[in-house]
Amino acid sequence: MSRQQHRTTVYLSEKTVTHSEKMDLLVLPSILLIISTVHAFQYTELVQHVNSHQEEYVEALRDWVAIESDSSNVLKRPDLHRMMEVVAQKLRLMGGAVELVDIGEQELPDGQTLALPKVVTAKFGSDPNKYTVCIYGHVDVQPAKLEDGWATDPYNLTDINGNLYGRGASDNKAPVLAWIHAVEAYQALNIDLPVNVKFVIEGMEETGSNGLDAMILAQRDTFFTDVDYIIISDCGWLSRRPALTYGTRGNCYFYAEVEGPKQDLHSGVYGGTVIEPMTDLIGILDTLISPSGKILVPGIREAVAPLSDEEWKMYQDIQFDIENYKTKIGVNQLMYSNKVDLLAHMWRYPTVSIHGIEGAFSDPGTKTVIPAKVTAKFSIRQVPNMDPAMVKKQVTDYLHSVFTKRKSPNKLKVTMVIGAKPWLADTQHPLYEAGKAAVKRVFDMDPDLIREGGTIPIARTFQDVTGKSIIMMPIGGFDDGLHSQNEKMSRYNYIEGTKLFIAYLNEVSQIKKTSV
Ligand SMILES: CC(C)C[C@H](N)C(=O)NCC(=O)O
Repeated sequence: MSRQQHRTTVYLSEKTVTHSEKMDLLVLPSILLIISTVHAFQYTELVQHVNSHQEEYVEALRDWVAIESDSSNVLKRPDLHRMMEVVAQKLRLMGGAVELVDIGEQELPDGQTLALPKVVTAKFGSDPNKYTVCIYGHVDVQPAKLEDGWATDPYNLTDINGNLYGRGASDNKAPVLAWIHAVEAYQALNIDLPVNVKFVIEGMEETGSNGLDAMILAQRDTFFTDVDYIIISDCGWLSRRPALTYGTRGNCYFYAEVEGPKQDLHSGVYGGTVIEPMTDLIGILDTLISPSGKILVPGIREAVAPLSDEEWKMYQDIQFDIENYKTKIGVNQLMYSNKVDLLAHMWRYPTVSIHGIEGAFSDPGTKTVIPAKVTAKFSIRQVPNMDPAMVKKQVTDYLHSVFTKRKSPNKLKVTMVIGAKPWLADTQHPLYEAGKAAVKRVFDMDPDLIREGGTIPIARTFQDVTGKSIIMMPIGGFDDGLHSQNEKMSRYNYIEGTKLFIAYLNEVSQIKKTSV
């Protein structure tokens, strides 16, 4: 019950007591009926509003997806700046107190600098008697090209059978819009927001949230001072069942550069005489992880907190269809064959992924070249109790020692470009109880309590700097294809997700004050 609704309840009770000397147990059920009708009426109105505006919501997503806000491509930086302006303007038009916060510059590997996209902050309401929630999201995206194997233009939102395909549709443009539309629905119906709402929307999440840590630290005692809770909706469900997320893995992202001759060479003319940078690079990459998934960098596995019996039991109880998972990603064998091992290695243990090699020949055709300089990109997902600073040293020392044994004349340079810590929440916190109630109201089922194998770099900073509790409330589907070809957001998740956020704001307003 929201504060507003709570006032209604008191009013109804007082009125009944005042006007009826003989109130007895027979009257109570009708009072309760009236009260529940008041709730149902408001929620129903909000839901009707969402249902009748869903085409507009899809159009808004289409406009946002059309902006190629790829934060990893420096050539797309103007699009990213425009994206942040569009977000700010949307929130301004809704009457929010909006700021575009300058977070400085980014230093590029070649030493040049580039302006970071501004962070949009906004504020709706400042009633000291209400909780204040801060909703975090991002509107930058991963790279996408039609030639990567997309069935449709990644920047032209395409509705096929109720799925909205487009880069960034699920990660994270639709969830950000769903939050905005949730606030807009309350406004449109002149229903008081049950909590004050703040937004922090950034444009560098996909590349490690550069500049955002410093901004949060700088605004800890200003923008964040009255924030009670932080809500993040930048992840997905595990199955068709809605979920609440209580943990994310961190990520340490590395470049390993091997440099040899001063320029690329003809492999027929020079092959056999030159110690090739690519051979060195592949050789050292192959020492990072064994074929059975064992990380070979000394010290990494030793740092991982052991899986407790309680966690094991939680994973055991989660419904997870292994065959369905295999079908979804198109493989017939996984690294592990039982559910608990799979979930634990998805969420709870570190892993090494090798993403690509810059400078290597990768076009179609058969170019016979010896690349002069190649840079591998790989990352290691972080879990409690790993420490990115320690991982940086462990990986750098290890790769140099392996490289030294090769006795190669080439030069190796190892750099860590992202060092994001893992995040973990207390599922007993009332934020999660409120989340369960909202899911129950909208989907009429209990949510899965899950962790996330991916990384939301800023989650841990929010927790450490502001000291506030965080909940992750995903609305993405389990098969949305984040970072992949044909990323999508289903209409169902987008629209029902908007209702979930509407319901959640209401549930949060009812958390007992002592629970903050
Ligand atoms: C599923 C992730 C938590 C989604 C997030 N937006 C993301 O992609 N983060 C970067 C990463 O590499 O995990």
